[in-house]
Amino acid sequence: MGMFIVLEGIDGAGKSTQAKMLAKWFENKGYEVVLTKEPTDTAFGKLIRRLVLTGGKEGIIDGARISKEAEALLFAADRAEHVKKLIEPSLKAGKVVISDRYFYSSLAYQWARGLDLEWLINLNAFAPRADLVILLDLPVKESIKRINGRSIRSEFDKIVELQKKVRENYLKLAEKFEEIRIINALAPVEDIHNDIVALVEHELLEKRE
Ligand SMILES: Nc1ncnc2c1ncn2[C@@H]1O[C@H](COP(=O)(O)OP(=O)(O)OP(=O)(O)O)[C@@H](O)[C@H]1O
Ligand SMILES: Cc1cn([C@H]2C[C@H](O)[C@@H](COP(=O)(O)O)O2)c(=O)[nH]c1=O
Repeated sequence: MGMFIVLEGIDGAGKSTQAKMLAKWFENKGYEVVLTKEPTDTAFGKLIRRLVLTGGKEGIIDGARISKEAEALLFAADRAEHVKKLIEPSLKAGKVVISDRYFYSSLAYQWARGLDLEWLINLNAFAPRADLVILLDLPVKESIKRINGRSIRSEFDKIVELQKKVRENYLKLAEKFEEIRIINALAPVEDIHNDIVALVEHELLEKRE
């Protein structure tokens, strides 16, 4: 059986930067690595980007944005394909799977949007838990600086409020799910990478020896 590692955190926390660095680190050690993300690049992920993430016309049905429930179900459908077609087969083949976001994102974000946490946990119960979740924790002020320019000015306050809730939710989830480990994402890129490697060595590799 392989190893399943997930990177989580608010927008701009540095997940994709660190996921790539970690994948390289494992490859240099001779492991076969699958670097992946959610929403995926499949038709389901593309549908989510069109209906949920771009805020475009297609996400408006009968004059209103699609419901929070429909959003959560779309993320879960994308995840079901991800788990069945890529994550589980790769783990069975002994590979290291590194995912930039997974069901923990649904718990943090869709909970912040007002859905019930237990409902979200049940909806995602089909998805196996990761061996290790690296939560890159960053103050919202810093993440906004990093993603500056991605949002339009009129939505700025709403985005800041949502990101604050999402950050709090992740920290609460870290108390509920023992696989979640918090890393300070304010540090320089190389320092964060070293912290992640130390965590992986201690939590995963040493326990397998
Ligand atoms: N430790 C760091 N210090 C300063 N800047 C960083 C750090 N890590 C990443 N960045 C920069 O911040 C920006 C966002 O990083 P990245 O894309 O890795 O974040 P992300 O969490 O994957 O974002 P998103 O969830 O929005 O896709 C990039 O421009 C990246 O170069
Ligand atoms: C998997 C997942 C994602 N989201 C949100 C979180 C982000 O705002 C976007 C994805 O953007 P990225 O730049 O590709 O990280 O989608 C969510 O709300 N729920 C989820 O399950």
